[in-house]
Amino acid sequence: MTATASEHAPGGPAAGSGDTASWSLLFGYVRPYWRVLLAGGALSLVSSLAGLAMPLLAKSVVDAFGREQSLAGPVLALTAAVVLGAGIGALGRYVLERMGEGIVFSARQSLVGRMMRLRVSEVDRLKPGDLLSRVTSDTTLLRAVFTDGIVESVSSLFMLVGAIVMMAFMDGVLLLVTLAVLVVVGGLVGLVMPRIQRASIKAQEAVGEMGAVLDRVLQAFRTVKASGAEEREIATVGAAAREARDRGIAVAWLTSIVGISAWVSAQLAFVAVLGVGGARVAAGEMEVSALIAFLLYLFFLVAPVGQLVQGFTQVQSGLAAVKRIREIEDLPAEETAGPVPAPGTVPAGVRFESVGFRYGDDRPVVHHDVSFAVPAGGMTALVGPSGAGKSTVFALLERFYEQQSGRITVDGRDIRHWPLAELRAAVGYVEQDAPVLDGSLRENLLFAAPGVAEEEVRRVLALTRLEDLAARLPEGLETKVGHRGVLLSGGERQRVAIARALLRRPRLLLLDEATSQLDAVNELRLREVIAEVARETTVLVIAHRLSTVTGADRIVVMEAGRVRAVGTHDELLDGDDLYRELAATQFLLPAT
Ligand SMILES: Nc1ncnc2c1ncn2[C@@H]1O[C@H](COP(=O)(O)OP(=O)(O)OP(=O)(O)O)[C@@H](O)[C@H]1O
Repeated sequence: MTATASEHAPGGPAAGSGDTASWSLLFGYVRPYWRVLLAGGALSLVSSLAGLAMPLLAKSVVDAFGREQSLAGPVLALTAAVVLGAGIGALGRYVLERMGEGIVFSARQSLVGRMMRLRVSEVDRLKPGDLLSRVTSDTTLLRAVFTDGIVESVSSLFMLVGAIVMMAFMDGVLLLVTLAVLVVVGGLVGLVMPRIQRASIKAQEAVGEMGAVLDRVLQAFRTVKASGAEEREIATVGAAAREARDRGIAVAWLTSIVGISAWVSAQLAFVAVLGVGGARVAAGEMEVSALIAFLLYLFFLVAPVGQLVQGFTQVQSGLAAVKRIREIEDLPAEETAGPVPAPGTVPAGVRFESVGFRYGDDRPVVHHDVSFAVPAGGMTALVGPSGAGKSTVFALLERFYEQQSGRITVDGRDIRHWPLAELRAAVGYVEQDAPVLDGSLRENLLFAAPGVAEEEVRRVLALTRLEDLAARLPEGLETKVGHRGVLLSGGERQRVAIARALLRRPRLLLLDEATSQLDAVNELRLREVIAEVARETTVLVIAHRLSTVTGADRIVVMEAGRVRAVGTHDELLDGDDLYRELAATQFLLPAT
């Protein structure tokens, strides 16, 4: 399955749009729990029924009192209704809350699964902090949609209708007074609800933005400190937090308007019913017990109306969250990986045939008609000035992006026709910054090939000159190399990354050499490692130091997105001005 088209870019859907799609996503999350939902809903309804019975039971107590009958029966029935109603209500609440957690879990799982399969080009456009907030914060809003939102609303509606029916049964005139008030509340709620959804989206966006700002600071923590920029960054994060607060206040303002209006209306209704009812009792048109029961129903009405308003508000915030979640779910993703056959051990050859590429329609062209061939086995180097498009060659080979024109083949087969997982299993990739993941050295080494035998690990450790490191670390391979590998030097980090890639037994190793200067010992080691690896697989290395590649089988010189020359070190020194200049500036030649 390949990409689905993006409906809209994250960050900018029209509020209120695509409600149907949001609902269908929401129901997708709740589908596995429909039995629980029904059970929780039924328990809530039973509890509401017990609540509805209470004013009638209270009336029977008053009537029994007035008629000097025994109070035991009615009081017992009232007590039973209270206790059972409360117990069943609490159970229903627990069942629904449990389900809410389940829904949040499903949403998070689905979102993380989607995120991992997003295309690199999509992730480039997103802010990691915002992405994080969608998984952690937006999903929590889904919890309340079904519990406080839908189920409470349905049982409140049930209570409301039940109370109205009972009120009609008691006194039609008083009911009309009550309904007039309810219509006013309903109109107001209908007016404010869409605003609440829009305000909720903005509030969640503000939280996302704050995450993004925080992430930026933490990513460059040392630079922030070294630049003495703490105060400025505190202010930037503070401004984002303030924005989140203001947006949150806007939501609170709207919800409290709705809430207070509902409350005031109920009080008004109460006073009106008391006045009109009192007059009717005085005129002998109504019994006192009926007025008491009516007032109790009115009193009961306040809670469901409040819950209904609260429920609608929860649904609006939930829908706002679903919209932000959907933006990620709708982004183009890579095909899902099936079982990957072992890549084999035969070195692979690569060809670029008239490749044209740019990172986006509005971006400059990075590759103009790039063509070169890398035969299977041995070492090929890519050299050229910064920005020439060397790392982009690797990004295209890994299919992080797709070229707009031309063809790239591995083993003579267009990489677009390779199953993605198979291609990536055949190609080992060592990034320029060679990240070390939080965990032990062993976890880092086995990251790409968890099941590898111990002897293979030892072989690769020897090949990558890491035996000394493993022996030196206090707990050997089990030593935590820490967040971002702070315990390892630049050279060690790079060799760990090479070992990680090699343990997957790639048929082609892409090595983006780090730009940071390695010391002479580490540089020599790296050169030895590359030469040795090139004996068992094809190595394509981006070299920022020509000293690394003087012994390469062939060197491809790139400049401004074009291949300008191909040859060995000696051939290029003779035949290519740019290469000669690069060699001269790197002290491999006396400057001419
Ligand atoms: N993810 C990206 N999105 C947009 N533009 C990019 C991206 N990566 C690289 N570029 C642009 O593409 C051009 C080529 O970059 P590339 O990294 O391929 O060059 P390079 O030759 O490897 O440079 P260096 O030696 O400095 O690593 C540069 O102008 C760069 O700004």
